[in-house]
Amino acid sequence: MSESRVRRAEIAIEQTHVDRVYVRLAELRAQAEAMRTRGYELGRGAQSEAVFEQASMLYERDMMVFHANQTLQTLDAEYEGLVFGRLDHGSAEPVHVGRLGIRDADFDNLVTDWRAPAAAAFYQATAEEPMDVVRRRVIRCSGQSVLDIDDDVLMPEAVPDDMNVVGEGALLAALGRARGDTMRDIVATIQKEQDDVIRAPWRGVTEITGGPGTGKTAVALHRAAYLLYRHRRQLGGAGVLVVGPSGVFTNYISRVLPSMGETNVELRSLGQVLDGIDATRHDPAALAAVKGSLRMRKVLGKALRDTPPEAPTEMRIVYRGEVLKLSARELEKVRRKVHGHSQPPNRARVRAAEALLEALADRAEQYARDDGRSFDRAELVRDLGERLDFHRFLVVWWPVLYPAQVLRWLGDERRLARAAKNVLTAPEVALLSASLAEPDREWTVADVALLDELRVLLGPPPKRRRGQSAGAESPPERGGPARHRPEHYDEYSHVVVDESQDLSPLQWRMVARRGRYASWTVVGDPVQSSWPHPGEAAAARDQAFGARTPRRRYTLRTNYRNSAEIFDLAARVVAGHAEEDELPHAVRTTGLTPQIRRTDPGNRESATQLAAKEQLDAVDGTVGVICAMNRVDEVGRWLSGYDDDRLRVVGSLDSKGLEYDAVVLVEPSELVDESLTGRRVLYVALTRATQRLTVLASDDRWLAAGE
Ligand SMILES: Nc1ncnc2c1ncn2[C@@H]1O[C@H](COP(=O)(O)OP(=O)(O)OP(=O)(O)O)[C@@H](O)[C@H]1O
Repeated sequence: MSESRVRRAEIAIEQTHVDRVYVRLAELRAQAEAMRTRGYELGRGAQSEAVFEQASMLYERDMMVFHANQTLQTLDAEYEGLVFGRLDHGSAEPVHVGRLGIRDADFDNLVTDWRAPAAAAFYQATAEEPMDVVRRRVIRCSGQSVLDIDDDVLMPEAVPDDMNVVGEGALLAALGRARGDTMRDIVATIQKEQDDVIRAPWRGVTEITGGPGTGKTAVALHRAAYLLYRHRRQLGGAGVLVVGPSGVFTNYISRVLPSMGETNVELRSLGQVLDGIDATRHDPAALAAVKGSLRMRKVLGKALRDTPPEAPTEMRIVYRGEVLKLSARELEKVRRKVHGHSQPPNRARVRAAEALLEALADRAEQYARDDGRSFDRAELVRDLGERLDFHRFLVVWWPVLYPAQVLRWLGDERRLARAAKNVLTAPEVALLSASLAEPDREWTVADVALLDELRVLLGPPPKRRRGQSAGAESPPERGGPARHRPEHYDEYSHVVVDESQDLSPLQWRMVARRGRYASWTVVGDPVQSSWPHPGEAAAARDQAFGARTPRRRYTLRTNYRNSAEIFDLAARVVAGHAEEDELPHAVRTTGLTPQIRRTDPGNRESATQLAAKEQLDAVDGTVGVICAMNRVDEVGRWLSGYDDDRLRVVGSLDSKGLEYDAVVLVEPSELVDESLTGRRVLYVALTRATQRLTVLASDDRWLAAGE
């Protein structure tokens, strides 16, 4: 039989099995629908019953409806590509592997869940250690139709005469396919070195390092899905937090987890970790370096002890016909005394009232002594403590403080200089205060960690009435991501940090607060780092992990994203900033070398338009135009005439973690110049393309390796 006829025959065999699976899926769906309907009927009956029975019936109804809805949701989410693999063992029946475990009415296995131990051989078996797998088959479906199959023979000597083998390389076929807007799951083609990481034990800290395109993100997300499946009891209730570098990135990966049926996972970018804020703007590198530094903790701690800008500078209150007065200096003394107890200011309001009353009593006692009168101290404290004018003074003198408000105070350079004395340099103070001085400016990503630090240092504001938010702002300025948990929830059972090489020390502290009881999966590549002080960040990271054990580390070494031709250029540019073994090995060749075009600043716009057009014509999937952060708007305008939703304009820092079929990189030397770790940022930008890369450069500085 010819190769294509064998393939057709094998596809037909798989189609028969896939058809059975979808028939069963329809039955399970119908059962879940029926259960939901029964649940609702139970609820209706409850109205006429006695109270106790009514309550238990309503509970039962809720549980039935809840479970039925969950089942329906899972079945629907996994519908596409439900079956994707098959294992033929020496003697036993074949095992079909898929996104869900499904049994027929007799409880026989139709599909084994990819996370179940019985499916592990699908990922773990190799020719050296075949685990009794003779043939491994990847099945590619669209809807209910089998499109293609690809086989791997692991035990050639055991292949029976009637076993056919077709195709070559499901992985390479998957890698060659066009990229869309969102990351695809890799569940059908997970490689063994990746599977080892996905299935690593859940406790402690699991670190995943590896160069660009080695699948670190894909692996971390599949690990989250695996852990929730295998350890649902330990991890399911509190949930998993996944932190990524940017909103663009979290959108890009957002489809991977729901398509694996995981709803217990919360995705947040670093600009969204604090409830109520969704920051997307980046500060210039030097400013971000100051804002992320641990030194800012000291500055903030001191700033919140300073007199609030609107606080009255004198107190006058009449008591029994006598005016009791406290001067600015005396009030400051009282303030210092209250802060001396190191209580967060919002928790110290009672103490502040007491200290103020004591100071007033001292004053009254002194007057009484001068006049030779008797004086009842307790009576004064009680009387004044109940007076409205005393409380009116107190709320402005010791107001409830909100993180946003205190951070904005530091836009006043003199105030910041007081708080930063001996901690920041004068140029740093000038830079920081200028950035915080604009009253209407949006928060930047680096500000969010400062606000979160302040939230903790200030202590919680008094409880608000229902329906009001008590986020970082007063009143809240922007809506945050949809929230299903209490605000500032910090009891996640597992935290995944992606692009971890870029977290500043303060960002580590912010994320650590959300994982106080969690185990961690931490993903990163030091060579792609844009944070200039790796030692300080590493110390903050170690502090975040605390005494958690064990700590295991995996390194992924194969670059699945870039063609070898593209990665060669990237590796050349970063040489001197990376050890040889920190660079991955790119497996695919396309024969397309990256194009480097010399452009004059005068024709940059037309050159960009031309290159973008060429790339859109050349690939089926997405085209990314990457430029320096401060050029994004301009390049966006140049390309505004292109009506093609495959085209994206993205700044260097926002390109982290993303990928496109083709990339146009505009003025690479500007990427090197804009950042304190410019060459590493350039390396990130050069490793975003899967197939084609055009670089538009008006000089050669970016090519000079090892600078
Ligand atoms: N086993 C696999 N099968 C199919 N595709 C894969 C596999 N592993 C990785 N890929 C693909 O390779 C690309 C890179 O993966 P991913 O983004 O997870 O890499 P990364 O290591 O996080 O990269 P970076 O450090 O550049 O962000 C993605 O398109 C991913 O789908």
